[in-house]
Amino acid sequence: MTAHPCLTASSGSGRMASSRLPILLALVFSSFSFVLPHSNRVMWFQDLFPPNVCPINAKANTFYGIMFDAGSTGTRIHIYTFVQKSPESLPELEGEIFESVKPGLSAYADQPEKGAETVKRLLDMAIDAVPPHLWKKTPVVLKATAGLRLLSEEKAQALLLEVKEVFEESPFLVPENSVSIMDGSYEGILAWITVNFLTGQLSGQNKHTVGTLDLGGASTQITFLPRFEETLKESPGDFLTSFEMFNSTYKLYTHSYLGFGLKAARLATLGALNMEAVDGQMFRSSCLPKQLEAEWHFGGVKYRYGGNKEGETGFRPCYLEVLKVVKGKLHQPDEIRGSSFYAFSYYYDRAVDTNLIDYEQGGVLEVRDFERKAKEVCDNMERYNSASPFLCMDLTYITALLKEGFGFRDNTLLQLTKKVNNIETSWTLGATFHLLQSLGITY
Ligand SMILES: O=c1ccn([C@@H]2O[C@H](COP(=O)(O)OP(=O)(O)O)[C@@H](O)[C@H]2O)c(=O)[nH]1
Ligand SMILES: [Ca+2]
Repeated sequence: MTAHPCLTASSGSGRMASSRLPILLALVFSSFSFVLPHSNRVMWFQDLFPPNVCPINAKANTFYGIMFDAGSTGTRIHIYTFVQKSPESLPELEGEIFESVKPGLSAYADQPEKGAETVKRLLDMAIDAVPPHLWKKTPVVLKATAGLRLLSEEKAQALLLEVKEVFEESPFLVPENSVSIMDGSYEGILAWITVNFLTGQLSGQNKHTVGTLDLGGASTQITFLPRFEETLKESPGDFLTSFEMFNSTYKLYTHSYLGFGLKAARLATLGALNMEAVDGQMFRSSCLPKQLEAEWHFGGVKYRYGGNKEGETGFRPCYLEVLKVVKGKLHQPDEIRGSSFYAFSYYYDRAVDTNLIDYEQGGVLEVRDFERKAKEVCDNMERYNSASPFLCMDLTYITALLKEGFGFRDNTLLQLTKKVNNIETSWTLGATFHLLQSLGITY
């Protein structure tokens, strides 16, 4: 983790170095509107802030929101800055400070204090980023996702309690319920709000919203606005959620599949997911290099895994193995087959790892591009042995999840995106809108 660059500034020059949800959720955002960050604003990057984000230059009409994403593979802080230029105008999203640490909180299942310490280290960044006179007005919230959902209630609560203490000891505004495990349905909806807000689909007349696909470590989400009556009729009731935002009502299709994140899928493929005791047992797969034998830690458990020493390896047997994990397990709404979707998180990371897209730019892929890459990697594992030993399994799982899980076509387009206007495409922005609105924080 790097220190906040504002600290190293020589002056104020500004050049700083599963419980199921009820069918209808009333998420009312209508009184809260935000203006998009200007795309022509000076570009700034993770470690370089625009002058008005640093405290020394903070204006009276700047306000902040701090949202923690306690994911299964890491914990991240998002410090959003908003500016209200005049009392009549809507607040504008000005920028975001983002930092992350690994592993995630669930890796500290047996050491909750140590887990909370990782949150404290990130929160110290916010102390530097937010001007002291705004600390008391700046809310801080942490929402945990699938990693904590998979822990026992007791272990998860112990972690959340320690984090709550860290928040209480901080100078920030700690709302009620500031530390919680987020329901998977919110995760999808809030990410959908973020992406559609950042791409300008929630404002103006010509709204053409885009669906979103998030592939985390332990769970995966699909969310879109159905266009056809059929989809509404044929979807299970708890896959549909209504909410009001920016003076419009949206009825979204969303579902979070727990245990279908990339890392949980590795365990499922190996036959090790949800096992009571793994006891040094060796889990083998045709998706791994033949001679491989190694150990892997996930969710506080150690797994031994390896290749099929004697048997088959390669794309074909691997696909059959992975198919068992997804086939018939997911709902397939007909209307998505031909639609394009925004995809991020591990879809993005694995596409970058295999040069399908550029890390900075992202790009547009077809579903079949993942399959082509999976074949290339799985059938030539010896050539890819410097990359993760799971690369073949991961790409094959992504292919199977998209095709056999959700039912996408080979030519369905995926817009791989990490940031829009330099803001992370994460559920955290949608969650911050909701938070600020619920607290009535605008000027
Ligand atoms: O702000 C973020 C948060 C997560 N990720 C990606 O999300 C995946 C990990 O998912 P996570 O740890 O959030 O697991 P979950 O709890 O969602 O299953 C990895 O690809 C990360 O790179 C990201 O790109 N930006
Ligand atoms: Ca996530």
